[in-house]
Amino acid sequence: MSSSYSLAKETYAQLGVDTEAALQTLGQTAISLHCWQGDDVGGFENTGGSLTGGIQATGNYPGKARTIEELRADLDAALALIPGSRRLNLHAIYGDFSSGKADRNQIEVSHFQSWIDWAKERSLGLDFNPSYFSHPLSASGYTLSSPDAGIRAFWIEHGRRCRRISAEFGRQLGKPSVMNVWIPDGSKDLPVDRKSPRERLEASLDALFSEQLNTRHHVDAVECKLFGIGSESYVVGSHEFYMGYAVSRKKALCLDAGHFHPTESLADKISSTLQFVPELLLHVSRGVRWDSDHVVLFDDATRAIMEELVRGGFLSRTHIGLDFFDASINRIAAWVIGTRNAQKSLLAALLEPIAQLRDAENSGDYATRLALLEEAKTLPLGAVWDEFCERNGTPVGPAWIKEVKAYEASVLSKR
Ligand SMILES: C[C@H](O)[C@H](O)[C@@H](O)C(=O)CO
Ligand SMILES: [Mn+2]
Repeated sequence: MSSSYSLAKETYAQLGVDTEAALQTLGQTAISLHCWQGDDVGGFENTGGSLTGGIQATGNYPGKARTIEELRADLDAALALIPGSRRLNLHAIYGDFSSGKADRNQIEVSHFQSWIDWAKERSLGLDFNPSYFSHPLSASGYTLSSPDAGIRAFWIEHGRRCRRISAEFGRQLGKPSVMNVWIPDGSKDLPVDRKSPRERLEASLDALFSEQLNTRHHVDAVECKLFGIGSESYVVGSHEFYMGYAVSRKKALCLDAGHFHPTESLADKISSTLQFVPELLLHVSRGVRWDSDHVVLFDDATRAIMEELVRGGFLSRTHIGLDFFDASINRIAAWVIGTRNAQKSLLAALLEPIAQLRDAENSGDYATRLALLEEAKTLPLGAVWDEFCERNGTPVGPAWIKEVKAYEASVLSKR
């Protein structure tokens, strides 16, 4: 135990905060790393095809993973620098198609068995996503809500197959897999019929989710969005649509921090939505102007999300995933920065002098509440975070940067 941690422990104890309990909770709270940060949402099904669906990874920093082996090596490099409990979140386009191509309505567990084995060797849980973009049958801008019954049937079958694959992740790895459905459906300009696509989406989702799966292995989640590139005027799967769907079907609701108006607080949505849906999936991200997917910071928005999870006792009903893709910087560094910032934000929340804050609030002493909240910002969080990194055998402070640089020099620069 470092002397700075001992001092920090003492400082927090004087405020009634148990740093050891905070470290334990932090260590048990998994963060799901999104595989798509490693290759700009390319995948291995259609190498060379362009990314569609109104999402974009801007930048062309050298060294992007081009194969499944390269992506796994890069993930290993990132995981070595991230302390605590981690999971891996896969998209369907990241299957192992080395034994032959399979279209989205043909994929099977066999295309993901090598990922399951890979995850098992590392004691990682896996999460999953059907991929409703970068495909000729999503080119019209409509998938599950398409007016074309054949297109809808294709994407329903994709979703059904993905659920079985996800359940198999959960079964083989002994930890439930969260499968998130996000579709890009929407319109660049003003539609005159906003109703029919939503009615078709509801029916498609019901068909997609119709098979009963073991909830110990698989969790369904649905993700809304405000707008995307090319769906500026209308998004079929809006917040109200999926809120209604998740409440009525008892599904997990996915809230992406970059999918709302910039002045809306995702943190404020947590206690309201969890009053009515069983579970949440968070896509921790950072919106900047039109982009919903910048690398996560240790900023007020991320800290507020984690504070809500801790203050409300919501950690056990929330799955925390990341969703950003930055191709303008070293992609492994992006994973490490974003994940460590999500964890650091969670630690800050776990170290709040919550008992004193609640007392102040309950007695109407809002000056003390505000004063304590501000004083808490300069408590020695860094020493506790460093202790966490040390105990988990990961670099302390900025020491991880030179590890990324060394990997860049020896591996990425040769691609
Ligand atoms: C690739 C992801 O599924 C995608 O980012 C989705 O979650 C999203 O947030 C789209 O904007
Ligand atoms: Mn998302």
